[in-house]
Amino acid sequence: MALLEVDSLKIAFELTGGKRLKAVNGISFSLDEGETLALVGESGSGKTTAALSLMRLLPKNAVIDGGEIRYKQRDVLTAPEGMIQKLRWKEIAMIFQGAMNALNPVLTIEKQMVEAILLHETVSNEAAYARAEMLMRRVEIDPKRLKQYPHQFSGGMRQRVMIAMALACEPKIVIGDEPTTALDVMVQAQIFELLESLKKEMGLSMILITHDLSILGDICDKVAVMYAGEIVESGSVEAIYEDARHPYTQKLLAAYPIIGKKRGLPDFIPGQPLDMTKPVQGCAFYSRCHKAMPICLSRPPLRTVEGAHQFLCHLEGEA
Ligand SMILES: Nc1ncnc2c1ncn2[C@@H]1O[C@H](COP(=O)(O)OP(=O)(O)OP(=O)(O)O)[C@@H](O)[C@H]1O
Repeated sequence: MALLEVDSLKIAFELTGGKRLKAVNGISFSLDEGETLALVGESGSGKTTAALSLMRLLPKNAVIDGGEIRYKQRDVLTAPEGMIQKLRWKEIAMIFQGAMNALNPVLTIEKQMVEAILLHETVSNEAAYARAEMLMRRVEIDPKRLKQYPHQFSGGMRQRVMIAMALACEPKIVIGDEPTTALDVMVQAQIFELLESLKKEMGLSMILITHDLSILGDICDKVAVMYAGEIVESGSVEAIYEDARHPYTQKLLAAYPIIGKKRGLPDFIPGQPLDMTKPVQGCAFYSRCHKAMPICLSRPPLRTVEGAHQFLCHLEGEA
C-alpha cells in the first residue's frame, strides 16, 4: 500500500464575478515510503495548489471539485480538523518557495525555530532549544548561528534553515516547493545533495516541485509532468529523461538542457500557458504544440508506454 495516494483530484479557485479557475484537473499519483516524486511544469500549471491540498492548506477561495487524497489509507479531504493538525508538519511538511519571504526578518533564527517547534510539539523550552541545535547540525550549519538574523545568511544557508524547520517534527513526507529557485547552480547542487542525504538518513519520502526537469536525476525516482492542471506524462526519471513521449515534456527537456547530455541549445516553449478560467476543448497543449493535428481538438487518450510510464496524447509518441 502506498504511503500517499492522490486519485482524480480536482481543485478550482472561485474568482470575483462568479468565475472559476480550474487549477488542478483530475490528477492521480502515489508515493511510497522512501520514494521521491517530482512534480514538474511551468508556472501556473497547478503544482503548488496540488501540494497545498495534501496538507489541507489551500487558500479560502479554493474548492475541491472531486477526487480523493489518502495518507496511510486515511481520507485527508474529509478528515476532522484535529486529525489534520496531527498530520500537518508531523507527517507531511513543506519547504515553501522563497526562504527570505518565509522567514521573519526581525527575529533570530533561534526564536523562529524554537517557536515553530513549541507550536507543534508538547516539549519544554529546553528540549525545543536542543532540537533547534540538532536540526541546525543536521542541515550542516553551525548551531552558534542560531543567534543570527535571516539577513546574515546567504540564500543557500537560508534555504537550509527552511529545510531544518520542515524537519522539526520528524515528518514522513517533505514537500519542497521550488526549493532551489533563485540559488546559483553550485548552491542548488549542494541543497539537492543535502536533501538526498536527509532522505536516506531519515527514510523520508519527498515531493519536489520544480519547473526545471534537468535537476532531478540524482534525487528523484519518478516524475509527473503537469500542464494546465493535468498530469500529461508520468514515469520513472529514466523513462522521462530517455524516452519522453509527450510533446510538452520533450519541449521542457529542451528548455532545460541536462548537463553532460547533448540536447543542443536551450529551446523555449512558444505561446502562453492556458487561461484556466475557460473550458478546455481537447488537448490543453494544442495551441502551443509543434506536433498538433486536427484530432487534438478532441480529448486525448492516456497511453501506456510500459509499466508506470504513461502520457496523455493522440500521438503514439516517438521518443
Ligand atoms: N488563491 C488563488 N486564487 C485564484 N487563483 C489562484 C490562487 N492560487 C493560485 N491560483 C491560480 O491557480 C493556478 C495554479 O497555480 P499554482 O500556484 O498551483 O501553479 P504552480 O504550477 O505551482 O506555479 P508557480 O510555480 O508559479 O507557483 C494559476 O493559474 C494561479 O494563478
